[in-house]
Amino acid sequence: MTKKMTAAIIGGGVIGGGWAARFLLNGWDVRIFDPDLQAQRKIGEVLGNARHALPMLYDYAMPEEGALSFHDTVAETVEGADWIQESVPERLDIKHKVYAEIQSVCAEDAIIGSSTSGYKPSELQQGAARPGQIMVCHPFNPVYILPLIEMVGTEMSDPALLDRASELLTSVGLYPLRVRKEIDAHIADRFLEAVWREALWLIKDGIATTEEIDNAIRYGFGIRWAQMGLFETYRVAGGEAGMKHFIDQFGPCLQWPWTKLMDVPELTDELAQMIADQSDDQSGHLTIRQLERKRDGNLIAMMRSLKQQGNASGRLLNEHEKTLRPELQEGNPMLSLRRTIPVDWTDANGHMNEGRYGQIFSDAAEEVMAFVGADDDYVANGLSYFTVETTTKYLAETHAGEAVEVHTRVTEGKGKKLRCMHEMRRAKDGEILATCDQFMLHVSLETRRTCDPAPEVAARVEALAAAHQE
Ligand SMILES: NC(=O)C1=CN([C@@H]2O[C@H](COP(=O)(O)OP(=O)(O)OC[C@H]3O[C@@H](n4cnc5c(N)ncnc54)[C@H](O)[C@@H]3O)[C@@H](O)[C@H]2O)C=CC1
Ligand SMILES: C[N+](C)(C)CC(=O)CC(=O)[O-]
Repeated sequence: MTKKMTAAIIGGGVIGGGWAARFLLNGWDVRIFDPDLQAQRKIGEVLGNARHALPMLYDYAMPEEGALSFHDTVAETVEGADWIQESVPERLDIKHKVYAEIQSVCAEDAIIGSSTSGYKPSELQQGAARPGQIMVCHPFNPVYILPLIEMVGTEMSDPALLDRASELLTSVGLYPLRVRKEIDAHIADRFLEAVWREALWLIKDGIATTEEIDNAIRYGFGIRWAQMGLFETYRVAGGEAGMKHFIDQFGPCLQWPWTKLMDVPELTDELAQMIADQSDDQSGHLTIRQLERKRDGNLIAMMRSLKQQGNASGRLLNEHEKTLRPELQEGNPMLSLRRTIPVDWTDANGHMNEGRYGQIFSDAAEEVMAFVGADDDYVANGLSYFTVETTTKYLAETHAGEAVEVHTRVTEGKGKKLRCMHEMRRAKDGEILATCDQFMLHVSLETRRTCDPAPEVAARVEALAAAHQE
């Protein structure tokens, strides 16, 4: 049995709440300390969003949620915890004070990660009892969906602890990017700051509004960056001549310069008010929670497309998903699938589109095939089952974010024939949402014609059909 992991979250604001959700929904127990009297309510709302969003990323159910608890002291929160994530305000004095409290109690081999956006790990480690235990683990909002964690240590850091931290982050679906050398604001926030600085100038100089700037990003290079980043995108932009040609052609522009470089526009009250007013015009009709839901749905849908392509963050999702795939257990019926309906499966009627029922029952059938030995290797060796007939009954609606289960009985299993009766149920109340009578025939992928299954597969299919008649 694998050890139950515990995370201690110190500071449960926007980022601490996101970390809590990430760990909790991956089955860890989570303890939280935050002196804010509103912390429980705020974290409850972040968790509500995360519970709706994160499971939609995957095609299998996530682990059972861990236990969540709130504590009155740092000491009680961190005692015995495997991972301690500090997400208090971006002030070095507060962070140092918190580390002193944490290290007076926590295990010496516990990981202390800091969410700091800008401080170098050597600054965080100053004056600490065990400096090597503290490392930067800088996340991106929303932490429960975006996988990047910039990990930064110093020469004081224990390499084994850094490696363990990487492994644990990976196990909860995150992408630890090990930053080679400490630097203010790590890697990504340096870009974000540069872009933000330019955007402030464009507003101050009356060139563009907040909405026009957002449009310039989201209709163009923002989409590109999500799948290829900067350098791969520019390699392609160099045409057949590639990166070298691109640099020769556009490198000189850097000298002109198009940008204001390190100049920062003075954030006068007038400029700040202008930006706030433009932002209100743009999005003031939605609450922050509504905007978060919209953002989460968009992120999930984009990342699921990358998952289907197996690229960028989608590749990471596919890797993590392998750890979520359960072994199908015997039973009558068998629990052949557990998953959450993703946001990109709904239609104009506001419910799951009928085409997606076919996908779910097909996925359930693949689990049954794997169970009888017609697994990926079997198919790779040229034998498989094809569906030749289905009868689906749509009995109740299901919506994005709803957890469903498929229960399957093998109603016929002899020779080339394999027939399954699937029932799709809502996980929370067991209501039957749809049924599917699916008839499959065994085929050779070489001749594309029916043929007898391998004897061991035929025997398992027959045994399963017999067991499911009882
Ligand atoms: N908001 C963002 O977009 C990102 C922020 N970060 C970093 O995460 C950290 C936290 O930032 P946010 O969550 O945005 O701030 P926040 O203001 O939303 O949350 C900070 C929380 O810390 C609590 N707090 C204050 N003193 C504390 C103490 N002594 N012990 C425990 N809790 C205490 C506050 O009550 C508050 O709930 C910062 O270091 C920030 O740079 C990192 C990535 C993104
Ligand atoms: C604005 N910020 C510097 C706090 C942003 C980050 O640190 C990362 C993010 O989520 O954009």
